[in-house]
Amino acid sequence: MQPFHPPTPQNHRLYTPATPDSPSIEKESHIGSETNARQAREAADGVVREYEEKRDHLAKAIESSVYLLSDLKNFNGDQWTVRYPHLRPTESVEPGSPSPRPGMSRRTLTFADEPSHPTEVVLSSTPTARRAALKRSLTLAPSTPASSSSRSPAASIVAEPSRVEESEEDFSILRLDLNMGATRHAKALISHLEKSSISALLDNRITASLDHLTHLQKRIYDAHSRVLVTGDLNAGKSTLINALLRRNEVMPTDQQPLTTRFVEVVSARENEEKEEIHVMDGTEKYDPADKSTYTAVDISQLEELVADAETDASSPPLRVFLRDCAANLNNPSILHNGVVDISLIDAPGLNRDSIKTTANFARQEEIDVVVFVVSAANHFTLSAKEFIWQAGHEKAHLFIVVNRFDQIRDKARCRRLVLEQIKQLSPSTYEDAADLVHFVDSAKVALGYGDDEPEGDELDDAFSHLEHSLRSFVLVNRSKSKLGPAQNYVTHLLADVELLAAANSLVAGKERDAAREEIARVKPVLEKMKKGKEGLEEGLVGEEETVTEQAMGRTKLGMERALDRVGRGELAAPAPGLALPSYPGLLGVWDYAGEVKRVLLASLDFAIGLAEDDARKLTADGVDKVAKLGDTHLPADVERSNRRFNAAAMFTPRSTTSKNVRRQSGVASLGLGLANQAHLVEVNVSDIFDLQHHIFIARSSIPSTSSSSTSKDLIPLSTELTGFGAASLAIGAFSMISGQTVGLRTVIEGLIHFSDFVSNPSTRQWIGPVVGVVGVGAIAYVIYDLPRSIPRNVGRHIQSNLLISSGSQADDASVPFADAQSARVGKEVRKVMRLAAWDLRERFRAAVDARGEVVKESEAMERRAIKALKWFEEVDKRVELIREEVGIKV
Ligand SMILES: Nc1nc2c(ncn2[C@@H]2O[C@H](COP(=O)(O)OP(=O)(O)OP(=O)(O)O)[C@@H](O)[C@H]2O)c(=O)[nH]1
Repeated sequence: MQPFHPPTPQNHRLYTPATPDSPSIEKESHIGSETNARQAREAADGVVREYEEKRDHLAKAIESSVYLLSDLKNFNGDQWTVRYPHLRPTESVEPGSPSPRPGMSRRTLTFADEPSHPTEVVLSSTPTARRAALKRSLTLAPSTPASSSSRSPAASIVAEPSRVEESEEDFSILRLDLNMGATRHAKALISHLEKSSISALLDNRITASLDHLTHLQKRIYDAHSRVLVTGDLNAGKSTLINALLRRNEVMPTDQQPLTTRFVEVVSARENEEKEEIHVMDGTEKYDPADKSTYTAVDISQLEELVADAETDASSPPLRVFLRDCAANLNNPSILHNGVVDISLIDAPGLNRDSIKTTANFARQEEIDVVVFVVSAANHFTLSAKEFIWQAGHEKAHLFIVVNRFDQIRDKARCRRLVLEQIKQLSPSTYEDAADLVHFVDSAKVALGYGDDEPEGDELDDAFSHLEHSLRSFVLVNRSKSKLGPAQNYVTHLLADVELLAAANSLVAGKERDAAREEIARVKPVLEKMKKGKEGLEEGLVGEEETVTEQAMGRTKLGMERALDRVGRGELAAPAPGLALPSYPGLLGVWDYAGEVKRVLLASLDFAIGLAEDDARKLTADGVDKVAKLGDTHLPADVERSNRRFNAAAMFTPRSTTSKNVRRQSGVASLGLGLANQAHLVEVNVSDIFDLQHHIFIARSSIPSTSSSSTSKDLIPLSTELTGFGAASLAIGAFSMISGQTVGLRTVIEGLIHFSDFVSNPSTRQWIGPVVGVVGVGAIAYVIYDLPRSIPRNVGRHIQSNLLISSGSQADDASVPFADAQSARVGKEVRKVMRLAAWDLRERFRAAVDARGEVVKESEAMERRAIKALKWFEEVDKRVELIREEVGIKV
């Protein structure tokens, strides 16, 4: 579609500068030139076409702008938080920094939510449109290291606020001002807001702009145009309106001043083709659809109402609905012509009283054209001059009708004099005098088109020229008053959207690059961690198993050796300060046995403590290895465990916390406290003389029929001192001696022979004393050997007890002591190893999760930024298309 260009002097005669001395003025200024009328009609048709074309293009541009803004509104918040940029001149350009090309300038870009993070950019604005800031784009400025580091940007804003001025790079339509009055203060306030709050504010501005666009759309299609006809008293204003309406004496006319109030003539089409007058009393807002807001009066009463002496210029205007008449192709109705519906407003003649009211009336936005009627005979009165001078400031061009020209004899002189006055009063009107100043005989046209007269031939060419010029003038003025502001609004809106898109594109580009950098940094680490996860798991499990098994094995071996030594009546391990007591003599044998037992058990406790210390060392090594696994598998930036392995805390009863109990190690931390367990410490007779053991030894020396004796069979249970036990003391002692001296087998055999021998009567005489001597000897020997046999007995009993039980009353007695200790130590070691592994696993998992999250977020950010970049690129294209539509050349 071809862009619309405003009418130019080349394609239209309207507003062709012409001076009174020019031939054209000479030619056009007399009445009755048919060529003039035709040319004016053609020009008027051209203006209509161009107006319609421009209006339609503008309507499309507004529609596209509505879509663009709606999309921006949806995009803001839904998919991207639109940032609000602020550009200000770069305060100091470093020497050596590249000087931008013409139309490009270095700027400092900040965002309202981040005023202290400036970015140096190059703003390029199209040179021809720079003043209107029609087209703007931003690119990152080539970096000048010195400039970015040597200056504190925040300080520049705070310390020199006066330098932050409104300039061409500011927003005009989408500006956030918070209704705070001074814009600079508003900016300072905005900078304290969150990104999302600013985005919400922007959203509100967009909504307001959308409303305004809808309003503009309606406005440019509003076909109503109001023409105010004013002038001196009795100048022929009402007569001119009648002539324009082709109605004779519709508007009351008189030789003397008549019109006292404003009368607006509107097409009856707007009142269901009914000719009537709406009279308002000024108390309510007039609404033609609401009969309560006016009084409908018959058209015949118009003169009475117009001439009512009770009313004046300040009375509410009368609204007169008139049917179109006598319209033909050459002269369409002035009120309704398909493009614009004109209402003509007849004003009271100007005088001292009415001049101010009329000037105010003319100032109204809806008044597209002011037609000033002047009597050719009187020229411009003082009131007229004052009004034209004032109106000339409001409306650059005036439409001037010099009436009653028919009554002037020296028309050329009159014309020259009038034009000279216009030149003084309104130079711009004078410049377009050929189209804006008309010398006519309205009375003739008005009367000539009375009801009983034919139309056509009598139409005065000058008046026809006036009509066409007036219609064109109305359209051109509408173009200025209605299309112009709309175009201006869209132009600035597009510039704002473009700046917003450009700044946000920079943000999106930065975010995309930052996201990519983050992904490139974190993703390989994450992949490596994922790959290493299995290795770490294997390492942790293996380490746990190895250390636990090692600790268990070593504990078991250590305990078995300790038990062996105890079984032989020796200390389980050489413990400092621990030794078997010295033998106190026969009388203290019982206490001796008890003391031996305690010492042996204490030495066992010590051995357990040694095993635990050993396990602690193994565990500490294991924990170190786990930490090394962590170093291998965890990225360097992951914080290492600050959990310190406290070896002393191992094997500490759960109920005793570190606060309550001083942690112990080594000798002091005697594992189970065997020496304190009553059932182990208790002394038995068998600890002093172990008859059963001797019987066992004796029995084991006899070939047994049962080869499947179990350890339980072999190991005697501790027995109480019984009568039989006491009786067998001597035999036991004997067998012990013989068992140790000559061997049990020999003793038994000896006993057998001995019984044979006793059955011999000759031997019965000396056997008694012999046996007695031997018995006494044996007993003496037993007593003599007690210091050595008691530790052996006690140790053996402890050993045999612990070979089948854990040593603790609370534990399952069927678990051998060494196994129980090994299991206990293993359990503790495993617990510590598991804790260390769990800690590392958790760290590893958290590190994987955190990196996974970073990658996920960065990828999402990258996608979002790419999408935003594309979206803003698309915005640029759309802005360009709308610009073409609206006919903005950049
Ligand atoms: N010959 C001639 N008489 C005219 C012309 N225009 C107006 N008149 C006459 O001038 C007299 C006044 O005309 P009006 O139209 O009433 O003037 P007006 O400006 O409306 O008067 P007020 O509004 O009352 O100030 C009438 O008798 C008209 O017939 C004209 O162009 N030629």
